[in-house]
Amino acid sequence: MRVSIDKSSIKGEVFAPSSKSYTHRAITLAALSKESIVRRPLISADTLATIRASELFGALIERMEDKLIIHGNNGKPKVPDDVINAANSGTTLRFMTAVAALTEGTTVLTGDASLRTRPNGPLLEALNKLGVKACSTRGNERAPLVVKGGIKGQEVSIDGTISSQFISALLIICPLAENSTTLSIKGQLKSRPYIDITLEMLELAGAKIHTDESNGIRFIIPGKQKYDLKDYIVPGDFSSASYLLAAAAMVGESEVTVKNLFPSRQGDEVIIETLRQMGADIVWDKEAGNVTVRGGRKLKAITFDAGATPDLVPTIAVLAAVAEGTSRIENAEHVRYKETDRLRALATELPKLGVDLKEERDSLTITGGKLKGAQVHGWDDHRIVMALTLAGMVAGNTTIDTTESVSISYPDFFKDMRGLGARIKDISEE
Ligand SMILES: O=C(O)C1=C[C@@H](OP(=O)(O)O)[C@@H](O)[C@H](O)C1
Ligand SMILES: C=C(OP(=O)(O)O)C(=O)O
Repeated sequence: MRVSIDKSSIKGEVFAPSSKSYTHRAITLAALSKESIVRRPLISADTLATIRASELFGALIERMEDKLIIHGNNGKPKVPDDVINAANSGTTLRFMTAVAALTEGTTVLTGDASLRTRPNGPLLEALNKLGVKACSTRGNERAPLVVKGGIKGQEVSIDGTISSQFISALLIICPLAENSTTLSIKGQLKSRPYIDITLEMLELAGAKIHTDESNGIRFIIPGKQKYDLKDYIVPGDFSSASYLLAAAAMVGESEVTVKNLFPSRQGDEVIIETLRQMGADIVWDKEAGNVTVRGGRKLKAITFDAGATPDLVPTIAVLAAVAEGTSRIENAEHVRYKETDRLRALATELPKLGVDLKEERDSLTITGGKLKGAQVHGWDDHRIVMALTLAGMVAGNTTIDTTESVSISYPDFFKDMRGLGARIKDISEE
């Protein structure tokens, strides 16, 4: 799909879509419990991949209006009778590779062309130390992966510099192993808030995990536990909301309230403080869960450390592109291991819109200025497409391709933006 975008201001109220990260965890843990309800799940291409995988591991999932009723496998996933296809979802691939370690047989996992380029080495290595046989069919740590179950708890360490999903994946399965596990993190841990989300969800499901941060980070995980997620309501997604909030801040005459944004452990909440630091007029009513942004103020450059919040990088990059002065997005090397190498994607597309940008291994330096309309490529990456849409709303006269990729995390993105008055047209047929 291709869209054209004209200069647009946006006005009105919109309900933030449900959190992708919480939805993945809720489904995965419910599938490992007996009977649970997951209310307000995000239904998107990525979470559908987690639903399908959980079904292959023996859960029965009833999809009703705004809730899932999940009859789980009670911690004993069955050997899947088909290949697990995680499609475009890194979270699904990493979580399900770990779940496969709990089965008494062999599982094959794969994904689309993008997912098959993404690294899994630290997870495979840790699983092998835990008594599982896990490898890439190509011997290069990329999917397709083959996992032969048989996890035994023990001491294991894992690299934290590439993806927190490896650690979340092990935290999800180790409580169900026969013996206790001690999991230590090596290197500077990235994307920490996602581990906190995992720990929060595990605690809700009744798991006991002790975190020891006295000398590095260590998780002490007793084995032989059981999960019971019971009845869980998924909160709103701050990463998805970041596009709405940033759009309102970037274009004058805008006034938008995004609802369903209550405080949670999502690191991407920091988008609110970042917009404030950049000079935006933004108010968060935490009790009501409403964030209101009024456009029209000149934004100022910032330095943004992306270590904990990689998914905000495309949003911050387009904000920097219109801000006064030179911004730096630092500590961002892990952003290269997503659906695309997002630093490369931004460094390729933003200059087409007239942006002055310098790319280094782990940073982007962006000097804000006037944007000009252009034909840009969305890289089949939902976050690149959504971020470029905001730039298009400022520049006008812009087209973006591969826009169907918004279905990964925010299927109603264009509908919501149009509902707020954005001038976006589907030109796939033209
Ligand atoms: O666990 C999660 O839900 C996620 C963790 C992050 O990945 P990394 O830990 O690989 O940075 C994030 O980028 C991704 O969108 C969702
Ligand atoms: C990187 C992302 O997700 P995943 O790792 O699950 O593919 C994302 O949503 O930006």
